[in-house]
Amino acid sequence: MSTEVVLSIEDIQNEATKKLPRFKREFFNSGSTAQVTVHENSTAFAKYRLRPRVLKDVSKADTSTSILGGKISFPLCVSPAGLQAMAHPDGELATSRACAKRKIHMGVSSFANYSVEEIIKAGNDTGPITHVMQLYTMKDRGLQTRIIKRAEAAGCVAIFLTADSPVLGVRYNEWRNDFRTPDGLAFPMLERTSEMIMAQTHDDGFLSLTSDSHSWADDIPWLRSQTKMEIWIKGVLTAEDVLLAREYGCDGVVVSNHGGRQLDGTPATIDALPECVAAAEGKIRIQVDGGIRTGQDIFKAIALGAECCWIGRPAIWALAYDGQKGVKKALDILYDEFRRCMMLTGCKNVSEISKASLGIVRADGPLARL
Ligand SMILES: Cc1cc2nc3c(=O)[nH]c(=O)nc-3n(C[C@H](O)[C@H](O)[C@H](O)COP(=O)(O)O)c2cc1C
Ligand SMILES: O=C(O)C(=O)c1ccccc1
Repeated sequence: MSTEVVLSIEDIQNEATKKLPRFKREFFNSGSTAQVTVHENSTAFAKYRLRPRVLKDVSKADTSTSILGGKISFPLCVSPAGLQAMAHPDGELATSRACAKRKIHMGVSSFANYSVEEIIKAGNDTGPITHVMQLYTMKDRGLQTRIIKRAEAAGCVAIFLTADSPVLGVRYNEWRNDFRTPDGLAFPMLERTSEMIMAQTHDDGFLSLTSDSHSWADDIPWLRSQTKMEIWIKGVLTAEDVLLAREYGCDGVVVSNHGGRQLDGTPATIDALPECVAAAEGKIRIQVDGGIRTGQDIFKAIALGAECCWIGRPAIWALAYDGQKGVKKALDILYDEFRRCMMLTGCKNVSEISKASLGIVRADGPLARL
């Protein structure tokens, strides 16, 4: 009898590995150049230890929180990631339905294989759900405007402007495998046909659309003039850029290194988070993505001052494993781990998670308080 049981995000990744051909798996999983940052993103959590408080009544522990104007069942959302139909034919539709079932928000990539209208409808047909639209700075402001207007009309509450990608990172896997979008997949937000896309490598296709002449002064006031949605900057890693986001009136930043796919050698996001939270001084909201693989990782990020976390690859692995059911399973695993972590540390609600909940292991010393 088979006793195959999928219990963790690691198990889901292993299942995805069995299903995905190499060129897809490497595209999804890889970071850039030496893979330092993609590796550190998930391993850097390990230096923190949890400081549980015991004998607290956690029978009514409440994992919910409110972000981006809406309540979610726990402080996690699904990051905008392109090409989800390469993991499963239902792609972003399946992700949206699973997010609606688990009652969390979802980011829609500009490189999604379904349109923002279809993705929002799929989610809303399942249950109320909030989406944000990810946007790159682009050469064609007309196209950018059309994406923004469509997202706003469809019901998105925020633009997440990805700021870390004037050019793609150095991705050996894409070059070795001559990575191209598989036949038949569309990018409806970008108004490109499958044939046009197939004719280009990922690198050339990306470059033909996105802009490397972007700047705070040119792009943020322009974006503000185009939409009433919230404006968030995705891909911030320094206090300096948090201060600029404040100066330009942005609503929030996502501390992110693009899952280690852009500039290798940047810090793990959990290590960049504290300086960003300090620079925010509570005046701008801070969220984080990168390397989150367990409920405890979410707990640690919240303890270090993020109001919410996002996951990229775990949702993609889950899609490849079992479509909508797979993504729901991944989200349920993270929800259950996070809830138990809260209860076992004695936290009755998300606002009780604080620096006091963590310690840090330093060489040869006792556990240090933060
Ligand atoms: C396959 C893949 C596609 C992605 N596509 C986008 C994208 O279109 N826009 C974007 O801003 N970020 C994109 N990202 C980055 C994610 O939004 C997120 O920052 C990252 O995946 C988080 O790290 P994690 O995968 O370790 O959770 C992508 C990531 C992956 C793995
Ligand atoms: O590969 C990426 O990291 C990314 O941002 C992207 C962009 C376009 C399509 C698919 C992924």
